[in-house]
Amino acid sequence: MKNRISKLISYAKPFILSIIATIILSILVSITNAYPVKIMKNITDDVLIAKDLKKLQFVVIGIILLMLAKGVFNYYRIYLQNYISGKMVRNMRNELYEKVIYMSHDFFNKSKIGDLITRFISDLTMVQNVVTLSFELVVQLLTIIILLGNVFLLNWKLSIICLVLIPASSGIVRKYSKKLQNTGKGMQESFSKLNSLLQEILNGINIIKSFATEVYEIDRFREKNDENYRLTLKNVKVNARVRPLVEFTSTLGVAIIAYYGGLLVINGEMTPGELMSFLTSLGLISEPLKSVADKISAIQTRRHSINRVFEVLESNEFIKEQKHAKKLKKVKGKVSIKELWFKYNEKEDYVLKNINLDVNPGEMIALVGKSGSGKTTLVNLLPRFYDIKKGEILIDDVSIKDIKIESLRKNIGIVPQETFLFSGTIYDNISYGSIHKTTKKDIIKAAKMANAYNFIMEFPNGFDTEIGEKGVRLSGGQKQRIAIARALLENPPILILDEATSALDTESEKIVQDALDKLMENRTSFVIAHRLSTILSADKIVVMENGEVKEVGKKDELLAKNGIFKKLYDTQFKEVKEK
Ligand SMILES: Nc1ncnc2c1ncn2[C@@H]1O[C@H](COP(=O)(O)OP(=O)(O)OP(=O)(O)O)[C@@H](O)[C@H]1O
Repeated sequence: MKNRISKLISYAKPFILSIIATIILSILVSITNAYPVKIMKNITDDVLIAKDLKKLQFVVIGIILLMLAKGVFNYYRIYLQNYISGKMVRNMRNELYEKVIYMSHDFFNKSKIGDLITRFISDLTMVQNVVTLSFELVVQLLTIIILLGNVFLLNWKLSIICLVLIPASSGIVRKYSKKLQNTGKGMQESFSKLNSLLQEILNGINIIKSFATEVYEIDRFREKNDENYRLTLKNVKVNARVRPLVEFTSTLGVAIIAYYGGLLVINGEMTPGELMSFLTSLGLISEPLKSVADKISAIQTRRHSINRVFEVLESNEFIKEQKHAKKLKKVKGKVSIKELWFKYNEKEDYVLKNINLDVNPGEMIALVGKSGSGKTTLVNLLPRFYDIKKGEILIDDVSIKDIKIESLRKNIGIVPQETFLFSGTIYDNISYGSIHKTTKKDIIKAAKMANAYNFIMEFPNGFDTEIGEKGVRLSGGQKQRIAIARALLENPPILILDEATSALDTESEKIVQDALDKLMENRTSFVIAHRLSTILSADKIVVMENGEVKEVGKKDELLAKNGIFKKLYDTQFKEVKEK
């Protein structure tokens, strides 16, 4: 944790001048906070007891001016401390975003989206609070130091008594701050769980409705919401105990001092003004003392958020790029897979076992096999979404590990099973992979080739139609055609089509398949296929089973073998063929 606090402090380095200015202003505010006690002695001894009207006027004007100055100092101090904390957190949020966007698929498989969003929004806001609270703590501590200095100057014997009482109350604070840290952690985690559950439920709302599991989901939500309520209340309870305890100890202290101080005045060892000043100092000290307790407990509650933010900032789950990695130039599209082994987790079995495959430029490869046989895993290794454990993949005889990741991925186009479209216009979405490199003419041409032009032009705003949450909703087939236009525009020499038509009805499938055929022309294509016609026209059919390539060849060769493909063909594709 200490390490993380020092890391948090390192984010403050760029604002060192503002920090110095804030500390100077904090000292000035603390002096103005404590100054009334100095005046108190004069008012009592030199004004009230001496009955001096002139001095009274002078003192009153002085107090007014002091309060004015305090207001000005405080304004700039509060502004500056929020400027620093705001900028620090803005920088951290940007860094977090840059980190997350480059994270590997492994990281996203393990993370929950809701939990990640909580780290971005609520945890970082908590971190900002910690910074602001720390500045506030400085003012309060400085005020305490100045007031303590004053009491020592007035009477050291009385001051020693204070020194016994102050650690007593801070001991209580320390005891509770540990407790607060734990309850704060529990509260933050339960918020995060609630957030994740909400995300999951809202994303899966269609499934919930189709299975009519609303009641089950309501129960699940209530359980988590109750837990959140309990933990929040627990935190409030611990928090609420700190304040009265500190208040009680400080009031008890003042009573003891007042009695002993009264004796000193009666014995002539102190003037009444000095005692008044002493007691006022103590009265004023109790407020910053309570405030320090509050601020420390607030910081403790938020410490867990610092951890959660740094957990992501410190994680290194990237696909590592070699120092000597090069950009690909004019790719022909030859792909060679050599003795490739892969598993997702160290402890589990290999998902792909000793895969060997040679693909010539422009060839179309159809990957077939039962669900879970490893087709998607294999194609995901081409753009290095995951790293190969043993063996290698070469593009135009260069190992993909020696290619710059951006260059590798720009040369591989992907049309997934279901396309994700970003909010924005149709133009924006088609040009997504080639922003700044395309003209409207190119976009229209790509849309025409992707059989998307006609449906786009049916919208009143054509290519400027907004899609996504605030705009029109596209059908599955329309989305796929946008994805195909996107891929056409990117013009990659290698293509991956992961069952790109599987979620579509027959009518839509035909139009999309036609667009896909145009897209595949002159490109090396890996097609995870369930459609008979796709498979029939493939240059090579690769039959996978339990992570192994069992058969490779053209349709007729494989049928003649009378092996796995023949069985698949007879069962899985027979029905389609008959249709
Ligand atoms: N992210 C992951 N983490 C761990 N295991 C995974 C992951 N993704 C897939 N697997 C496992 O790897 C194996 C191969 O899965 P893969 O998705 O590649 O098969 P597939 O042939 O594409 O299946 P389908 O046709 O159903 O999409 C399966 O046993 C699956 O459970």
